[in-house]
Amino acid sequence: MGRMNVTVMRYLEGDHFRVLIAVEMGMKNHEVVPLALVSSIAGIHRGGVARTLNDLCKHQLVAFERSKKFDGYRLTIRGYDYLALRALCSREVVGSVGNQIGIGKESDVYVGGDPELNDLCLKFHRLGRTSFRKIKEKRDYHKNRKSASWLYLSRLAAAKEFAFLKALQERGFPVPKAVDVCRHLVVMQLVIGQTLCNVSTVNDSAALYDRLMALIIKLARHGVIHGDFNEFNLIMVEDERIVMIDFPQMVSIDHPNAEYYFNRDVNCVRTFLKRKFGYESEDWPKFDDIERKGNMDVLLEASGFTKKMALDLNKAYDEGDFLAHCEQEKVDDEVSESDGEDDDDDLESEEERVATIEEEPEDVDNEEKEEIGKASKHHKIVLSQSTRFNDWLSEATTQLDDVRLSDNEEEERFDDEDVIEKMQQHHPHTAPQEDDSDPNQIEETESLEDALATGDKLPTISRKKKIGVTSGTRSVATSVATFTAEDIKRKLALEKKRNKEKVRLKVKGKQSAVSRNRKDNKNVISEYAGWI
Ligand SMILES: Nc1ncnc2c1ncn2[C@@H]1O[C@H](COP(=O)(O)OP(=O)(O)OP(=O)(O)O)[C@@H](O)[C@H]1O
Repeated sequence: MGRMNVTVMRYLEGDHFRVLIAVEMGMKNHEVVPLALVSSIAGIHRGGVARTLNDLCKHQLVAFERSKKFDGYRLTIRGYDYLALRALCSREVVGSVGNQIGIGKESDVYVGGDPELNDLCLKFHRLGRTSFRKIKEKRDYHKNRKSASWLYLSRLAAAKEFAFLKALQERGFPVPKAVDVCRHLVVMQLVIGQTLCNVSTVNDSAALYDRLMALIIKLARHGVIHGDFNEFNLIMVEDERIVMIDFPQMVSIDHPNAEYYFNRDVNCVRTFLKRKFGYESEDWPKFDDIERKGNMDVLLEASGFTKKMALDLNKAYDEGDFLAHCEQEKVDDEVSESDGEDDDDDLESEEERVATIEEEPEDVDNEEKEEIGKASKHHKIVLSQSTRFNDWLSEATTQLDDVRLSDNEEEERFDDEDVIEKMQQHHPHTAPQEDDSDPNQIEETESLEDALATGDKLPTISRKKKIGVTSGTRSVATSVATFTAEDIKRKLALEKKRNKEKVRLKVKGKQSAVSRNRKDNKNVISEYAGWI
């Protein structure tokens, strides 16, 4: 067991802690916190935050991570320890940190000292530290600003321990004196003694047995059951007196499994004394004989440690399910979502919404295109039924036959590909004025335009081929050039309008996403008041 390295702390400035707190706050609903969010929570510009985060990364107080959705920073255990220590230092509760004296499944215990150098015990809760990676695999984003599991559970464990320590101490139970709590760190009196598991001999095992059983009964009379009353959580001090140091699973005597927990505690003591000191007694307390005289369980709940908190914590302890509260929250979220509440806070669905909004212009375009396509097809059908086009065609063919006679060689070099290319270019300047007088030609122009708009080139090509082959190239050039300036203007205006709509819709989507994010961040900041 080593020593906690707190030397870096003296070199950290206000901004470092400000940014560290911003990351912590961001982690209430993000597994990794993006730079932009850290910057907005800390109220420091991005450049400054980036520099500070670099320093913090160097000292392993935060870690940079790339996840599926975000690149960002997460608070490390060390960073969280520093935050708690800094807060307690500024409250003048803690003045120094010494050696590690205990390491449990769910905590690290250090010797500490107050500013006057009196000994203290610093217990850092680490509930869920082994499993918080799993949370990341499962979910990058914590829905509806629910906490990161290990931060939340460790804080709960510390809050519970502190509340219980105080309550037990007030009722005269032999527990270390509770000094203060901050985040996941409980500061209490340092007990000088040995855990019962390390005690090899006792002067009076019967007295020890009685003392232990009396403790179990006294707890039950006050309305609580320890739930983990064993040699690892009991310290023997002077005169073979016992001090209870750990009660993570303490439950109310009204708990459905209260009798089971009570009997388990009693049996633990009996087995231990028999095994270690060879002491056995015919007499042991029975659950039904307990007469309730106090209501510590109710008072504890009233002290702020709610049933929900207790439930989350018990699930983590009993079932080893460090994600149980997240699952519950997920169910809650789904229920509230189905009720139509709080939709705006959900970033995942928000992202989907943003994506949908950004896709909208495309959708609109496709619909428009479909409509235009349908209209042009209809137009073509009408045209094909009309005799005007056929009349014009035969007339034009005759005219072209006449014109070909006077055409020069160069004009004849136009082939079908040139025609198609020209048609697709919609060159406005090639529109000759000579066609204005022919209403039939206008009809053809529209049909060509429609065909081009729908991408329906083949009929046009075959038509042109016919014209080109039989009547020469001039007429082809003429018909392509029949796009009037008005038509082109109209088309350009339409395109411009559509582009404008596209841009407007995109901006709208992004803007709404930004404002929602801002709202979210604002809520995180306002919620943070009194969180430490
Ligand atoms: N107030 C205290 N004074 C002195 N030593 C303490 C104190 N609290 C805890 N310790 C030491 O730290 C060790 C671990 O403490 P504790 O049992 O509270 O941690 P834990 O994580 O709950 O352990 P586990 O869950 O494995 O029982 C204890 O065995 C004890 O040696």
